[in-house]
Amino acid sequence: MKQDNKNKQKGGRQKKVQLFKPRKKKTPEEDAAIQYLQARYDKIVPDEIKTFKDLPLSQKTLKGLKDNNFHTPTEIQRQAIGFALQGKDILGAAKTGSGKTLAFLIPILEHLFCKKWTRMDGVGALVISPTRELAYQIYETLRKVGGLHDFSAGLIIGGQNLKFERKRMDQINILIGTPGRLLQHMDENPLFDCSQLQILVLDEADRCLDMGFEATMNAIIENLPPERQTLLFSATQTKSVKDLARLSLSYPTYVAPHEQADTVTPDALQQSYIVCEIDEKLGILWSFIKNHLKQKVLVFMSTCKQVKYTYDLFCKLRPGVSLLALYGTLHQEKREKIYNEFCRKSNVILFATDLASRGLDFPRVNWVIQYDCPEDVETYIHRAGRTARGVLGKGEGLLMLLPHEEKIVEDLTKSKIPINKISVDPSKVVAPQRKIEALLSEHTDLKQTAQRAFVSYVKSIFVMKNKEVFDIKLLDTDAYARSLGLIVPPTIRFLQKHKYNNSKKKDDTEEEEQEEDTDVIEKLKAKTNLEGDSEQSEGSEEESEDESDIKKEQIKKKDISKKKLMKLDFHGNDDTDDEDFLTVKNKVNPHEESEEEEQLVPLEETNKSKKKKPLTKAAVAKKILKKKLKVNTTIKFTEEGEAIEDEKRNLKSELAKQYESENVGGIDIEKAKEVLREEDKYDKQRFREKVKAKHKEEKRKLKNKKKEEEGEKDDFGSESESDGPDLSWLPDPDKIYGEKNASDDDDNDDKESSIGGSDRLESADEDDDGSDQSEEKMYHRPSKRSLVTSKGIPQESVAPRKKKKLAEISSKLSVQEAEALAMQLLMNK
Ligand SMILES: Nc1ncnc2c1ncn2[C@@H]1O[C@H](COP(=O)(O)OP(=O)(O)OP(=O)(O)O)[C@@H](O)[C@H]1O
Repeated sequence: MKQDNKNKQKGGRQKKVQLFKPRKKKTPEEDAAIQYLQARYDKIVPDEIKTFKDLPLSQKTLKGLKDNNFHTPTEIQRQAIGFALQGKDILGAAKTGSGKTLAFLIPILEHLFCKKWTRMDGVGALVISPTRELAYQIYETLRKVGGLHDFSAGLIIGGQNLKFERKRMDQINILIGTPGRLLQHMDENPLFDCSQLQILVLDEADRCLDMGFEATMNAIIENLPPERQTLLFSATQTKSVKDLARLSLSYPTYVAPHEQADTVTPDALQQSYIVCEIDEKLGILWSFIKNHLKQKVLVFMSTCKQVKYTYDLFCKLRPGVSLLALYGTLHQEKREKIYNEFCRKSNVILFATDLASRGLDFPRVNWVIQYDCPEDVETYIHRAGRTARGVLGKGEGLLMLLPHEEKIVEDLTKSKIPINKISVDPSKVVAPQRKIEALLSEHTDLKQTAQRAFVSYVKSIFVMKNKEVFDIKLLDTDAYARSLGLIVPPTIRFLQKHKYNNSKKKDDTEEEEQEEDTDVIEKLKAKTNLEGDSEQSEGSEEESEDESDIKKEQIKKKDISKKKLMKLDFHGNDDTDDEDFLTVKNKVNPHEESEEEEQLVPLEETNKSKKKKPLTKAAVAKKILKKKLKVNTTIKFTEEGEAIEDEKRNLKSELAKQYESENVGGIDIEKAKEVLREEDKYDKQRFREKVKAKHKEEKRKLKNKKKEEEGEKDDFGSESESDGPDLSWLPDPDKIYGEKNASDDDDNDDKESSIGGSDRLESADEDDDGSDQSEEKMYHRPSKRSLVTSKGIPQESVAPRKKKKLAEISSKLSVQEAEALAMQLLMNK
């Protein structure tokens, strides 16, 4: 429509544009129906509603519901839909799997229907979800239930074709998306117009409004018209006045049908927990899977890297059931494929991060295993809620806790979560420890994945806010590493630094130490966000949220840090972030080499330094040049700490030396090429010398061997059996080049020729003229033809057929070729 407007504006006939505005196509019957429905809105009594038909809903919506087997509204639907139809803002809280999606989709459809919304009216409703998968799921439900309406719906999530989305933006009536992508369209897409927006919905509202999305959400809200209806839904609803004020909600209707219930989790969800040592966890999980091969299981872990490792490892261990892994660093297409596969299959294990913990409605999940302790009660509720969903859903939840993490159970029970302690039957636990270690030694990439998983888990514990439950000091990292199959635990640099700082400040008061803790957490968090940014290669937003998941919600502390982090979260590609990144690095103690630690500088400090002087990449480069630091150089040291000179780096040519001394910075490509060509000559020569020396050494070894066989004493006697492979079966070089009487070794040589099976070896027997050859002579050998003809070998001793062949071969072979052939035979053997 906008495009049309533009064209017509060009012609200077703006008034006509107004005339051409498409007419509402509703018939008089429809008008009457709308009026009838609207008249009933104020008379809705939730308790009297038994089926959807009891609600004043359009025929299209009712048919859509019926076609999808939705007949009876759930409690939240019964209570919320009425208020929503009346146009009230809603703060909806209901248990997981209780049907909140329809509680906001039905009012959207009805509202637009009654407003006679058409495609040309633009975006009438906007639904925001914190993850792509959830947005996709809402979109699918809308398509099913609202399929009979004439509205168009659009899904805007990261990882999809931005151009494609961009072009269709002006035709969308109901828009469902993730915060980052929505903002991207708002900022960049001229076709995106929300000025007519009627309804804004935040699904998983508390997550959308938490600090991880704060900046993005504020920016989105700023772009929306203030006169609109706002609906917020979540199983763990926000009651923060600040959050509500941000959305301009002063008196929303609070709808919480389960508030008085005995439990906050679904009744059909059976929940239990076990306490085990950290090195037992993997074995228990493995055994659990082996004992539940005919079930659908969802396993939650703290970090992407843990998920990746466990998945890779278990795939190699072959448990006998389908395995899947879902985490944010995966490519969007893969994410979609895995999501759909898990929905479809019934005997399958899915390892996932908290990316899958909210809102996702996987059908018929039997078990939810929380392999790592959830960071808080809310996370527990959402994770556990992936099972026992809907009206008839049933399921079980198992929480795995380390002894010191058991404290979280108190919080859970206080929050009305019925959970029982159970124990594991040790006879049923089979830990494939040896196999894991063997696999890791066989597959270097798997070992590296294990190392990453180890570090990421330790980090995730370290950044947790609730120090009573997540105490890094109580974590047996060595045992954890061993359980992952790592015999040597990887270095945890950030912890080492933390310990070092603590020991330096041992006189400080406990309070100060606590502050130190907080600082490091902030630094780590900053790093986490920076990592998250780098993961946004698909040009999207919330995946950094999905992925730095555990960390972002926890630390809601200093305002400065907060604002900073927001920026890093969502505008990874803008200049400001780049600057932040570099500034952080710049503040590092010059003695610290680790990039990881470089980013762990307090953000407050970063701010100060940033104010002083913005640091650009060019400035860093200048600084390096000024210090005359040689970049990209490696210095190796002996055990005594002396530098080992790398002869490859020694410049030989005069030109190179001159270039080096003149070089003041920058690269003169042409000159550098010339220098390289010069240096190349020396390199080639060095290579030739090396090859020569190698051959010499091999020949010496052969000779020594021969001497040993003959019982002669070798004065130098340095060759032991372990020095090389058994070469005894090879032809004696002395014989080949003439040393002794051929007859001495006749038997032996016959045997050699039969193993080697070559005429050349036979001819070597015949070469033997009994003359004593010095080692030096060995390196300058006459051709085989001349050996046969001129060294006094009686011609009669050579059979005529062989003689001919011998003449042929010896004329063709050089000494090196003969050796090469011998080596090849050795290798074949
Ligand atoms: N009225 C209904 N009748 C039957 N099934 C329903 C009804 N409403 C929703 N469901 C089903 O219940 C399941 C859970 O619904 P939904 O995903 O909307 O829950 P939710 O409350 O949003 O959960 P979460 O808090 O985890 O996001 C879905 O499979 C949905 O199809």
